[in-house]
Amino acid sequence: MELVEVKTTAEKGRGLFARQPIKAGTVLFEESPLVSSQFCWNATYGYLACEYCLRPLETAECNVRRLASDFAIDLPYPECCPVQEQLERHTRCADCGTLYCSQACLSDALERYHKGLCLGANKDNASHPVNALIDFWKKTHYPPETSSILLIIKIIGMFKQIPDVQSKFDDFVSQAVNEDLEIFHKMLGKDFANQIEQLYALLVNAFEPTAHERLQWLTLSGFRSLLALIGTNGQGIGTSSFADWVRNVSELELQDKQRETVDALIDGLYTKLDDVVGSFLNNEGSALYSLQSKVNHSCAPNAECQFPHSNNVLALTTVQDIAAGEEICISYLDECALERSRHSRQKMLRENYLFQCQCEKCESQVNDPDETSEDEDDEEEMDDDSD
Ligand SMILES: C[S@@+](CC[C@H](N)C(=O)[O-])C[C@H]1O[C@@H](n2cnc3c(N)ncnc32)[C@H](O)[C@@H]1O
Repeated sequence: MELVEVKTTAEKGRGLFARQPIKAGTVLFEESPLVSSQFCWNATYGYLACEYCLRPLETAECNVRRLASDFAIDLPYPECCPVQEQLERHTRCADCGTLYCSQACLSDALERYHKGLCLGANKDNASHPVNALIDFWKKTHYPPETSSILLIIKIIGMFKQIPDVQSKFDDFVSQAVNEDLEIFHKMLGKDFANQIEQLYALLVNAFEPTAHERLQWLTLSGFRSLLALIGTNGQGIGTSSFADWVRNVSELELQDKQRETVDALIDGLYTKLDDVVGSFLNNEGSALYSLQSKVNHSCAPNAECQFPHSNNVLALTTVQDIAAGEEICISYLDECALERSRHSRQKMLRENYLFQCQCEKCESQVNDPDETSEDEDDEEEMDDDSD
C-alpha cells in the first residue's frame, strides 16, 4: 500500500491515488479475494479448477485435449506446464470429494465456509435443496455468466462460520435499493430479473436464514442488496493451464527452427479451440476484492488487473507512467467496448454499473454528438435483443 492510498472525491466516492511517481509495469499491490468462485456452468462443463483458489487442476495437455475434443494432441515441453509437478499435492474434501489444489486451500475452505456447506454424500443428489438452488440458477442464467450462485452460497457459509465477517462486506460500495432492479436485469437476464422471489424462496429452503443468528440480514431485501453488491464490485477471473504453458513456452530460449515449429503448433491449437469452444477457454469465475474494489473506472485506464500466479490472487499493475497524486483507474469495460463512442460507453456503464462515467476521457468528449455509428447501433440492438 505504500505506493497508493484510498481517498474520497465528491464525483466518484472512494478511489485509489498514487502517493509518488510510479513507472509503467509496476505492481501496485497483490491481493487475495474476500471470496471467489468458479461460475456454475464452467464447473458443470468440466473446467477443472481448485474450488478455493481457482488454480487449474488439469495439465495443459489434458486441458487442450478436452477443450478441442482431440485426444491425439501431444504438447511438447511438458516442463512448461506448472500443473504437472503439482498433481501430487491435489487433495479432496474427505466428506464430499470436492477437489483442491493443496491441503492449504482445503484447510482455508473448511475454515472459512466449507465446514458448514459440505453436502457430504448428497453432493450429487439433485433433490437436495442446495442443488435445487444451483440448478434453478443454471436454468435461468446461461453462459456467459457474470456472477455465480456459488459465490452467494460461499458468502452465506462465511457468515455462518466467521464471526466478524459482516464488516468486511459492509466496506464494499452498494447501490441504493431502488436502483437494484436495473442491475439485476443486467446480471441475471430480463426473464430472470422478475424471478428473484423464486430464487430467494429456494435459498431460504436451502439455508433457513431465520434459524441462524448470523443470517438475520438475509431477508428478501438483504438478498437483493447482496446481489447488487456483487454486481457492482465483482471482478472476473480466468485461469488456464494451457495459457500458462503457452506463456512459459514463449519465454524459452529456442533455436529459430524450434521456435517456428512451436509457434505454428500454438497457432493451430488456438484456431482449433476457437472452432470448438470459442471464447470459453478459461476456468472462469468471479471474486470480491476489498482493496481492488475501491479502484474507479476510466475509459483511458492507467492500470489493469492481472492474475500472475494462475489463481485468484490479483495484481494491480500500472500500464502507464503515473504522476504523484494521480488517480489510479482500471477499465470496467473490455478493450472492444473502450473503442466505442462516449455515448455507447456511458450507456454500457449506466446499464451495467449504474453510474454516469466522469472519467477524463468522457469529460473531454462531453461535446461529442450523442450518436453512435451504424455498427454500434447494430451491436446495441443485438445486445438489447439478447438481454
Ligand atoms: C467498484 S466501486 C469503485 C469504488 C467506489 N468509488 C467506492 O466508493 O467504493 C464502483 C462505483 O464507483 C463509482 N465510480 C467508479 N468509476 C467511476 C467513474 N468513472 N465515474 C463516476 N463514478 C465512478 C460508481 O459509483 C461505481 O458504482
